[in-house]
This record gives sequence, structure tokens and C-alpha cells, in this order.
Amino acid sequence: MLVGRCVAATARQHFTRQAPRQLYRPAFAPAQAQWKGYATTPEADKVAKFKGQKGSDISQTVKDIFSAANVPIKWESVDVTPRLIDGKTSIPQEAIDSVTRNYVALKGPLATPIGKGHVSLNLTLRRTFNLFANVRPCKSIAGYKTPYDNVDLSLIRENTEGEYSGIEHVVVDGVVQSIKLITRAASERVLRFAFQYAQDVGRPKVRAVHKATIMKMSDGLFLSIAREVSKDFPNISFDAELLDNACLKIVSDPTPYNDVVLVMPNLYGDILSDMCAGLIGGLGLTPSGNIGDECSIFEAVHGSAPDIAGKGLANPTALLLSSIMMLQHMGLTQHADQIQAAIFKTLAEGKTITGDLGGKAKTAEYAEAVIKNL
Ligand SMILES: NC(=O)C1=CN([C@@H]2O[C@H](COP(=O)(O)OP(=O)(O)OC[C@H]3O[C@@H](n4cnc5c(N)ncnc54)[C@H](O)[C@@H]3O)[C@@H](O)[C@H]2O)C=CC1
Ligand SMILES: O=C(O)CCC(=O)C(=O)O
Ligand SMILES: [Mg+2]
Repeated sequence: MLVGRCVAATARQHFTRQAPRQLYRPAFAPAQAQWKGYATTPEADKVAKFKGQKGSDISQTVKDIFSAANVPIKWESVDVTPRLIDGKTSIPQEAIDSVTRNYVALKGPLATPIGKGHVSLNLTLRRTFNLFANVRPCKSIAGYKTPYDNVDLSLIRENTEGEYSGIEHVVVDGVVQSIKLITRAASERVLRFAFQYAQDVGRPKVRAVHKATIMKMSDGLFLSIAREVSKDFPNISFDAELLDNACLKIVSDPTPYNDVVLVMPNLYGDILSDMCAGLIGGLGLTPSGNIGDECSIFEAVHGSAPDIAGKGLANPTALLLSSIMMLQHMGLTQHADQIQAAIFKTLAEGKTITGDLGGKAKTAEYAEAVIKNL
């Protein structure tokens, strides 16, 4: 229900085009980030404080629930802890090989040091596998009361360039330049994906979110390509909205967006998806899929939650719903439906929910309740 047929439909295209379904064996990256052992740079101390991430708790939850539901998946666990190779931070080759071999992966959150330190491994993974579209649905959870009962937002974020291209340099002391790279190729492929996605899920409208008033050339290019691509999808209507106004309208009343697919450059999608999560109960609930032509990596929208990491308190629903998106992507829809129903039942009962939702359950207790409801 949360992500439903859209991803399944998209998956089918990818599958028939890329590889036979039976070849799919997801890699599993449980977000260990054992930063403690990664003390090889001057930033080591800062990096070390990221140790003890909670990713492995929520990853274990997925494994336990999949096992209880007899999901026909063999996990291959790979460590995404960054390595220093030739002075550059890199993703371990085994992780890259595993995703390449298996086509799909479920990834726990990976922390990125602020300011100095290594680059974001999340962004590196997306670029490495050319995961050009980040699909971030955000739907109200029945039984969990928030100011709006009927939120059903659908965000698609360009995932490989834009403000997150990572091209920054010092011009002179005190002057830093950061380049927002927008290319026709990357814009066109994510925009085509968004229109196709709207068609697959039965949403009649695609809306580009932009600031082409200010960034006339970069967002202007994105917007003009959106207009061009829209001509190839005459059954889907297209319009555009300025980012700031979109934020105001969404938090004032998100329901008019329920028939729209929102598509936008990288940074805007990052910010909007956290903002929208706030409308339905927080980051413990929102899943995502990084979709590419060959591989796809599913992960929660949230990060490593350092304030609760390692305490067994995290809500695993976001990663679980990401794993549901992954099952739908793989065509394992019956298992996806069964697990999703158990998650929603557990949340609606409200007896065994985690602290972020006002409950007292630990991560593992919530997982047990979901297993009972399978
Ligand atoms: N895709 C990824 O792996 C992402 C990684 N990050 C990284 O994570 C680190 C922490 O970033 P923050 O800004 O603190 O964002 P965050 O998403 O980790 O946490 C924000 C707030 O949401 C809460 N929260 C997040 N996930 C939760 C869950 N499953 N259950 C209950 N509460 C949850 C946290 O406790 C915190 O109060 C940073 O290093 C950042 O770079 C951030 C976002 C995405
Ligand atoms: O890579 C990171 O550190 C943060 C990424 C992020 O916030 C996101 O993808 O939503
Ligand atoms: Mg984010």
C-alpha cells in the first residue's frame, strides 16, 4: 500500500530489461560503519565519534522478519565501512562487487562527518552505481494520529549531481566556491523516470519543484527539459512550482499533492523528504529506493540517528518499508504485502511501538510484534 504497484511496475521494466528475476539475490549492507577502526587520517577523532551506529539493529529486524515470513532471499552481508585507498576514501571493493553481482541491495544508514573528513558514502554509492532516481514516498500510517490523516506524497529526487556534485574549492582565502552541476543527461533520465512512474502508479500529474527564478541557468535547464519530456507523456499533466512556495503549501495542507509526482534536483529532494516525513510521524517511517538501470539500493530516508544509536531504540519501520519497496521491485509482491500488512497492523494497534511514535518498545520488541502479526 505505501509504495505498492508503482515500484513493482518499475521493477518489472528493469527486470525484463536487465536480468532474469531469479538472478536477484540482494546484497545486504548492515551499516556497520565501524569508525573506531578507521583512524588513519587527521580527522580520525571526529570520525571515531560516529562509532556505534544503530544500523545493525534495524538491519537485523529486517532479516528476522524476512526469515519469519519465509521470504526466498539469501542475504549476502557486506561491510560498507570506508577504506583509505591511495589517499582517497573508497567503498570496499567487496561491497561494490556484491551489489554488481546481486543487482539489488538494502542499505542501513551511513554517517558522514561534518565539514572536514571523508565524502558521503551514501552519495558515493549512488554515483558509483548510477542510481539516478531516488524515490521517496511518504504516506500516512493508519491509526497513528498526526495533523493530517491522508498524506500520500510521492517525491522523486535527482540523485547523482546538482548541489551534491561534490565540486568545491577555495578560490582565495575566505572565498569558497561550490558548483551546482546540472546536466541535460541526468535531468532527462530522472524526469523521464518521474513521468513513467506517474503513469505506472496512476498519478495524473508531474510537478517539477525548482528555483529557476534565481538559478536561471541550472534550474532553468532542469525545468525546460521537464517541459520537453512532458510532451512524450500526453496523458500526464505537467506543471512546476517554486521550492519555497511548495514547502509552505505542503506543510499547510499536503492533501492536494496526493495525485502528484514531485520531481526535483538533488538538494531540494533531500530537504523536502525530511520535511514531509515530519507530516506523518517522523523519519522512523519513511522509506526510499535509489533506482538505477542496472542496480538499485533501498534504504531509509533517515540517517544514523546518533542521539539514539546503539541503544536498541530506533524505529525500524523506515528500513522495513524500504525492504518492502525492494521486494516489490523484485516482483515478490505476496511477501511484500504480507509483511507490510503486519507492520501496519502493529502500528495501528499502537501497543508495541517505538519511542519516536510515543511508545515504549525497543527495536527488537517491535520486530517481535510484527512477526506475531504476520
Ligand atoms: N542515507 C543515509 O545513510 C543518511 C545518512 N545521514 C547521516 O546520518 C548522520 C546523522 O544525521 P542527522 O541529521 O542526525 O539525521 P538522522 O536522520 O540520523 O536523525 C534525525 C532525527 O531523527 C531521528 N531518527 C532518525 N531515524 C530514526 C529511527 N529509525 N527511529 C527513531 N528516530 C529516528 C533521530 O533520532 C534524530 O532525532 C549524519 O552523519 C548524516 O550525514 C543522514 C541522512 C541519510
Ligand atoms: O550522505 C549523507 O550524509 C546524507 C544523505 C542524505 O541526507 C540523504 O540522502 O537523504
Ligand atoms: Mg537526507
